[in-house]
Amino acid sequence: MLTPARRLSRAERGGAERGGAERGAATVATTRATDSHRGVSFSFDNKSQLRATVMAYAYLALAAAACYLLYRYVTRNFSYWEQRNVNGPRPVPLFGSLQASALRKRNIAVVFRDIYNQFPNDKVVGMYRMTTPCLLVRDLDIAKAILIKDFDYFSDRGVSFSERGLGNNLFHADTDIWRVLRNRFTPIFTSTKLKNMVYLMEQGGDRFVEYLQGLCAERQEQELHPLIQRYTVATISACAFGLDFDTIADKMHVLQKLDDIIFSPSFIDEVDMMFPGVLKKFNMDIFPKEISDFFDSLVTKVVTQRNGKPTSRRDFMDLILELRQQREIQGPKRSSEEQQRTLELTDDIIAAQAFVFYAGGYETSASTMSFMLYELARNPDVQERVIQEVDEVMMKYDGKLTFEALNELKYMEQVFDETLRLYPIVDPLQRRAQQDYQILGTDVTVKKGQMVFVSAGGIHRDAQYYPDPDRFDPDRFSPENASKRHPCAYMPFGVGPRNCIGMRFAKIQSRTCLAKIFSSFRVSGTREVMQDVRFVPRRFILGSAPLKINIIPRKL
Ligand code: HEM
Repeated sequence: MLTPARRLSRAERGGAERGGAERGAATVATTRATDSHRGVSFSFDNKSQLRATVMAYAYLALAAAACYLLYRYVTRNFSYWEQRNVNGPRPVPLFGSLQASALRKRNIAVVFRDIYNQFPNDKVVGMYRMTTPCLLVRDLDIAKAILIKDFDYFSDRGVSFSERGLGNNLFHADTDIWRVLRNRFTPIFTSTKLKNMVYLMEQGGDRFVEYLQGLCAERQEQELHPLIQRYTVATISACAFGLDFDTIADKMHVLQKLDDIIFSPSFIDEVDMMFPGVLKKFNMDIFPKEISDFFDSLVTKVVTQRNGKPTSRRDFMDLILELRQQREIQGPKRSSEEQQRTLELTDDIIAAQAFVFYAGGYETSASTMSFMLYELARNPDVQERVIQEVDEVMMKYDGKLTFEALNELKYMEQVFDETLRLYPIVDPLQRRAQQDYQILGTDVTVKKGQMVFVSAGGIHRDAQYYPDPDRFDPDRFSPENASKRHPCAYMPFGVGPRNCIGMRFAKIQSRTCLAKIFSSFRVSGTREVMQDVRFVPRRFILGSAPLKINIIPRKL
């Protein structure tokens, strides 16, 4: 197609083709024509330019309107707390109060702790998880009411996702399924059952010390967290699945990969914050299929190896196989009218619990022990008291770490408690309201479906409960000092019916490992250890950025 400019040059050419005498006039005529054409062409160009400009403005206006609508949409709830006279941090469009954690700049526990600190005079703080209003509870009596006394209003954790695959696990499940699971799995974690597993942990501890001896003969400076993970992965694998320690050494790289997937949050969590319940509604998984495949095949293998029946190992798998023989498990019967909920104990349900015991069982303990060794390296006087206690107990029990021996490591228990005060690994605690609920001593109502948070980290470092809160001082947990405290002033394992089911296991596992380590080694700080710890932002739970300590053989 010819453009106007192109047509114009044809007219010019027509003029130019006329001969001799006409040429001068023709030239003038052509020039005029050209000028007049140029005039036409100008006005034609102006029109199309005008159209283009109008279109550009229209697009701009549309984009601005879309941005405005989007802005209105992602900030639509941001006056929610102001209208109810509840103080809180100024929300950021789209991210609400969680910009730093959503952009993976800070760990979520640290973000909640900072918000806790910003409002020292408020009992509750109004926040937004992305675009959705939620409440942070600062007051201990309110926390107690929500987590313990009025638990029935808050029995969901609000993290449920698809009920397929690993979804029906104890940590993520909503109340109806959770009640049945908790009812049947609690007896697996009693002291008597755990006592039977101490021998597995002790074996793991011995292997670990041998491994450390080999390592330290080459180099004393060691990276802390992966080292301890080796022990916790080995013990949980032995206690949960009956895997033996040599098999695990070969599988460390696979388990490391699983670790990255399980504990690195994907942005699907933020989507669920913006549209609460969307994951469950659309049956979406939060873990990739390779994780469920791994646990499915592990459970199938162990069940087959044991012919579907408990053995003499007395590990978690044996206890679950005992339950499996009943085929169905029941929830608690809470009143004569209430129908007792039952759940078929399928291999999927077993795999989901195996997964949560595994995931809960190694990483939380590994992080706790890493922080503990870090603090002991920085506080040599505390370390001396720990070593002295370990030596005394070991001597009393002829070098055998029995359940009774572990129970006598009282000072070590204080060190463990003080470590989790400073570094609560699973933080914040969270619950979802089952019904509208008026917050104790306030005129604030939490609406059905809204989330409520408690920042253990904020409370644990609050000077009104712990004077000089950043100082590491295990004497805060002497029996006299601990008994004076409010039940919600210390919550590293949560509190109430939905607290950590694995608390006793974690305590035994950590004590065994540390008693073994300090029987043979001391720890001392590297330059990094003398600095304050930095937390990994891209992790669900609280973990330190890589840290090295020196592990020095003791001269016995
Ligand atoms: C030092 C180690 C550990 C810490 C700090 C820890 C902390 C926690 C916390 C804070 C909760 C949430 C409690 C609440 O919402 O009130 C929790 C729940 C849970 N933990 Fe642990 N945990 C540890 C070790 C373990 C171990 C060893 C296991 C399993 C063998 C485990 C399995 C679970 C499970 C299944 C839940 C969900 C309980 C429920 O909803 O009924 N944890 N843990």
